[in-house]
Amino acid sequence: MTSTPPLPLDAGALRDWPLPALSDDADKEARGQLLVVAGSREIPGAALLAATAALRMGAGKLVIATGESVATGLALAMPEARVIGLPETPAGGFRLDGIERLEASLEGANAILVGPGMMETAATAAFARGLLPLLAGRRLVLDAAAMDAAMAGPFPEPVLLTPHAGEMAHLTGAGKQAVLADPATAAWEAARRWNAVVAVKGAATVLATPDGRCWRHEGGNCGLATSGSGDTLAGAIAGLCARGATLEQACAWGVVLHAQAGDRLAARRGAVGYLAREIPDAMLEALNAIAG
Ligand SMILES: NC(=O)C1=CN([C@@H]2O[C@H](COP(=O)(O)OP(=O)(O)OC[C@H]3O[C@@H](n4cnc5c(N)ncnc54)[C@H](OP(=O)(O)O)[C@@H]3O)[C@@H](O)[C@H]2O)[C@@H](O)CC1
Ligand SMILES: Nc1ncnc2c1ncn2[C@@H]1O[C@H](COP(=O)(O)OP(=O)(O)O)[C@@H](O)[C@H]1O
Repeated sequence: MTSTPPLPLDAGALRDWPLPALSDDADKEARGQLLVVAGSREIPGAALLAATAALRMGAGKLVIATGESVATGLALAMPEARVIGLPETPAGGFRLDGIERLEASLEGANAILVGPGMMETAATAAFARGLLPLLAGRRLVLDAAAMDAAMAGPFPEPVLLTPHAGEMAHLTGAGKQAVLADPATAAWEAARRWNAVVAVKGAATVLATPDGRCWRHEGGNCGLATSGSGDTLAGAIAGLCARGATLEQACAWGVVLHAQAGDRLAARRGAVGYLAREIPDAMLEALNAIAG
């Protein structure tokens, strides 16, 4: 069991937890700089989805690092980003020596997202682990294959992990049914064990912090259960981190806005069939409705 029952997470809770204010004279650096390490030769679009969501949440400056084989295509599809090509392993992961190419971008970054659409789990986890000594207080969001970095032991400083029940089962060795039966305990135990903020995603999403705080959100609809939906959530959370939100605050806002975006899209297009690429625009509408 969790230490305390999860607190309810909804739009009302967010109004009591306002995002850091942006000054009217902020330039793009002050608006927040984000490095997104994502995409791969079979799934380049994951980087596009995550990066779009980050910009819709107000991040000011964006660098995407992706596989060399798809970097040019991605740069053309995302003119708002600087795109860096990373050397790839034969199986489509990113080689560890590619981290050197990120040094200049890391310097300016407030937040880093690693994982959406990355191939070859072992190489991806090693890449994420290789970034840890360079964090120096920058907020790190790990999603998809990059979450396997947790298997090497606790993080030296808290990072954010966003597993769905299947990924949580894979990471802990528990069964997926056990995670689904009690996601709060799964999130809370993982948060403590890995020194991470952990959001176990699903029809209900539970968020836990290493110091034992826990929230549960119910909302959205099954139209959100669609390829690439999680990439938009991870990108939005990272964008909010770049703007200055803490890991747990960005995650709480991201989860609620993502669900509300699903409800806005379902009202316009029907319960299922809307696309992940439509979620970021609807998240911005939801953000403006809550935050003004
Ligand atoms: N068409 C695509 O593929 C697209 C993919 N995209 C992006 O690619 C990334 C990977 O997505 P995906 O869909 O390939 O991996 P997904 O199913 O999340 O599994 C991840 C891992 O979880 C585990 N696991 C999963 N189910 C389980 C279960 N029932 N019970 C237990 N374990 C289970 C399983 O680990 P294993 O058990 O195999 O070790 C698996 O390896 C992600 O960023 C996604 O958004 C999009 O950008 C668009 C198109
Ligand atoms: N039935 C549902 N009701 C509400 N939200 C859902 C439902 N199913 C999935 N979601 C949300 O959709 C997102 C799916 O993310 P994920 O499983 O990582 O997708 P993908 O890997 O395809 O991008 C999560 O944020 C999850 O909470």
